[in-house]
Amino acid sequence: MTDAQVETKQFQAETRKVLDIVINSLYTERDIFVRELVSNAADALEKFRHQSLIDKIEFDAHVPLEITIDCDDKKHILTIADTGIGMTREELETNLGTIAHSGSKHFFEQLAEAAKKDVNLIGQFGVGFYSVFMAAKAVRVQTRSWDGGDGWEWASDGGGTYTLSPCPGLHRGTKIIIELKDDAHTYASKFTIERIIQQYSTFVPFPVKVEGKTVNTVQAIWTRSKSEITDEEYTEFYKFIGNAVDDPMYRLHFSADAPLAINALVYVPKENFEVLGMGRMQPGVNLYCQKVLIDQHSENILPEWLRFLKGVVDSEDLPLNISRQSLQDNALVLKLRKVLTKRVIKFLAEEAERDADKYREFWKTFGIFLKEGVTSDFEHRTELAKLLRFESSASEPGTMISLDEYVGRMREGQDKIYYINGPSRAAVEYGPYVEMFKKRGIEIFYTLEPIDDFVLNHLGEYNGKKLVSADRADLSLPETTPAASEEGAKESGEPLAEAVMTSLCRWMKEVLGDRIQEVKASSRLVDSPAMIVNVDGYMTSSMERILKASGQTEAFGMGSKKDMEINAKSPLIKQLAGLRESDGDFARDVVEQLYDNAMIQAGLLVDPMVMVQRNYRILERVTGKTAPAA
Ligand SMILES: Nc1ncnc2c1ncn2[C@@H]1O[C@H](COP(=O)(O)OP(=O)(O)OP(=O)(O)O)[C@@H](O)[C@H]1O
Repeated sequence: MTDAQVETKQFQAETRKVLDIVINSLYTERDIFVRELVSNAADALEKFRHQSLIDKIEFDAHVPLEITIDCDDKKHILTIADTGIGMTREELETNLGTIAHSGSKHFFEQLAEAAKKDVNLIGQFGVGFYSVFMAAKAVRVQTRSWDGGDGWEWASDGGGTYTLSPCPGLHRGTKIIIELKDDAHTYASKFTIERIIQQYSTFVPFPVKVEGKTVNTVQAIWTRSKSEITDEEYTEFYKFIGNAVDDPMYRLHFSADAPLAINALVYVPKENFEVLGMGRMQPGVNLYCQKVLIDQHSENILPEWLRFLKGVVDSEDLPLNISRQSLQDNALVLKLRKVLTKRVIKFLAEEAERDADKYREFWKTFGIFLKEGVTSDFEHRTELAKLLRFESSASEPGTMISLDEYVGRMREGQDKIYYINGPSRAAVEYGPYVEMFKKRGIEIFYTLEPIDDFVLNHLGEYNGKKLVSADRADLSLPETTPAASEEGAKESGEPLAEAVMTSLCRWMKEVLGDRIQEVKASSRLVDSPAMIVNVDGYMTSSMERILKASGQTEAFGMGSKKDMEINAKSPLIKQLAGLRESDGDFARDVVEQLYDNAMIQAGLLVDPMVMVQRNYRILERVTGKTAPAA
């Protein structure tokens, strides 16, 4: 080959950064680079198998589908070759010169962070191939595509550049020739490689030959009967399919013949990588037909909100030569998706019943996905609602209960399910919204995540009972028993007369202007002097909190409209009625402060500077430094 044929290229900037992380921070668990390369080889073989079902392939049609590994422990060279789909020159350049993800600074920071924490996490970022530089001084990738075009060689030492040059005489597939670093010579030992294959790649569905000997057992575990499979085998398979090192939290292995022939083996992992800050997960379940991979990380086989599951679904009813594009609207695939989703939901409901504590752990980690399901998957919304868990006024702090439990102990005459959103249990319990619930002994859900309000709003009702937020303006609670209300009246003393209240409300509305739609006498405040409530049809306080936090204020064109309720029995309100007459300016300050306090209790923002100034005025007044206005 002449020098003129060798082209030197720069890695994309992001790729260089990834290489830098791989080379400099990932020293532990080096073994995984072998797993990454073997799994790339297996993917390439799967892709070829799939292609050959769709197209009639002439070139190298009879080359067997396999992975061969050679170890040269004299020259310290490890070679991993497959007879898979291969790569064209353009594919080589895109696949091994750039990173598929849109590279942002944040992404690389996350990657570096993940690399420090747990080397297994790098698989989640798709830096698979580059992990070879943990052990390699120099790497050559020789490849020829299934279409029979020219062969090419990619070579790099993991620095800033790589070369591309023609490579004649290759068969279909890819060969990776790795010159090992001085401290990584062990990877040219047949024993090391055999051990790693046994550990990580036993389930690769093609023969893996080390020095001519097949070292893996090629099997499709999901087609075997449950009673024949040990827990260890299940866990090993999970690690293989999920690229994981932990044990799964749950596993579901089931077969069905009607309405479709299905063999499915799916797992719930222990960790939620999205919560760990690693961006959106890709779906983790692969679709097979008669043990042939049809769609890896399938987006079609389960709804998006179930993307945290890992595993395999095999249905022999699907046509083998179905193309990936046509999966999306294939009637059989849609049916399969329906059956699977229902089965997974049923499984989770059974697990919740069987071991409630374990289910709570699951809920803490993956509940967010089920909430996403409630808001996005209309078809399964009602079934999914059974799986929701929240704290409530009747639950122990930190313990969550189901909607069924709530409904099971609803009071006579109660036909609604109540909830209130807040930043913490303490904030909710000391807030004004739950006072009447406590007094009347009506249970109320405490929804402590900002998104919860949105979820319950979407759900709308459960078991025919409306779900109602306690900060709504038009809330009417079931009547209390006469004994309870008498006791309440005794505690709080005489309320302000109705006429005084009406006039006070009107005046307070004048003071507050457009910030409030109406000031009203409250029928449900017990101790607190005032609270902010949401007018039906407008944005709720928790929606407003979410939008403000994300920098959007005028979303959905809904705007926000609030009422303020005041408590006619509260000493502060009673005194305010008098103060209004004797010291109007001071009374105005008190109204403003009442409003700000109520806003804060609703979790909404107020202007801190204005509030602090006013607060000082009030303090000066009560400490007697300012004489009352004449
Ligand atoms: N042996 C191979 N044969 C054909 N193509 C390959 C081979 N190895 C890698 N590739 C191509 O290079 C791409 C990049 O590989 P890399 O391992 O970095 O990421 P990935 O396989 O897409 O993601 P991950 O390893 O995280 O699953 C692959 O998607 C594939 O297209």
